[in-house]
Amino acid sequence: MSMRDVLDISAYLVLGPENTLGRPVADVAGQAISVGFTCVQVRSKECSARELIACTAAVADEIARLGATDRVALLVDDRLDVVYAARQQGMKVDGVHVGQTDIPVEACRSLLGPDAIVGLSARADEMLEYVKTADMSLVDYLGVGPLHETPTKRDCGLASDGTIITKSLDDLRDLHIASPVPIVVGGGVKVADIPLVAQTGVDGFFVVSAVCGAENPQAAAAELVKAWQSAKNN
Ligand SMILES: Cc1ncc(COP(=O)(O)OP(=O)(O)O)c(N)n1
Ligand SMILES: Cc1ncsc1CCOP(=O)(O)O
Ligand SMILES: [Mg+2]
Repeated sequence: MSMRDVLDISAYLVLGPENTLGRPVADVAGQAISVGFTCVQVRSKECSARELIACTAAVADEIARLGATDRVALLVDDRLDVVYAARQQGMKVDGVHVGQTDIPVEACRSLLGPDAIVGLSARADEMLEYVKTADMSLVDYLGVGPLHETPTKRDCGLASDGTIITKSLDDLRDLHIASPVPIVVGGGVKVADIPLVAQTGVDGFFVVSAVCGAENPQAAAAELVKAWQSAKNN
């Protein structure tokens, strides 16, 4: 069975060295996984390819150390080349997350093979139309946002007139109904958002700052997971 078959995007951590306040990326990822995070994406707009490979290796080792290799998916943002190189070096890296201006999902699937996880985000203002019309057969999930404007990704939801289009809870409900693939929601997500986001029917939340910017990442991650699980169990 591949990670594609058991993919769980309910509690999804996105992080790189620029997010962790000087703390090792693998330590922060490990703290989140140890309290129930189900998916990790290494994302850096600053690292070189070699640095990103090393960072991904450290996270893969941490996932293995926690005995979570078979249940926690490890992805890399944007860098299909990094996933390929990491795999060539023997690392278990499960896939890649790309956006509309990144390398196409066809190339990701073709290079990484049928067992890889390929995540995709679409432009905020076109998302509903996109999920209704695009061929989603190569994609495992959609990353949707922002729920709130976020300094972590200033262009998220940026419209041509310079305003930021955020996703309402109704938008999320509509997307959940229309989408043929699971949806994970991010962008400024905090623990207080979790109950209402969970109630829209979407499959998960993703965060950078709510965990990486916390004084105690493990406690913050635990609170997020607990909020998600109790909302879904009610
Ligand atoms: C889970 C998840 N969803 C959305 C994104 C955003 O990806 P993208 O639009 O390619 O933007 P960058 O992250 O590359 O700035 C994501 N990374 N992860
Ligand atoms: C990577 C990404 N994609 C859409 S918003 C975002 C960043 C979310 O970061 P934060 O949780 O700190 O708002
Ligand atoms: Mg991208």
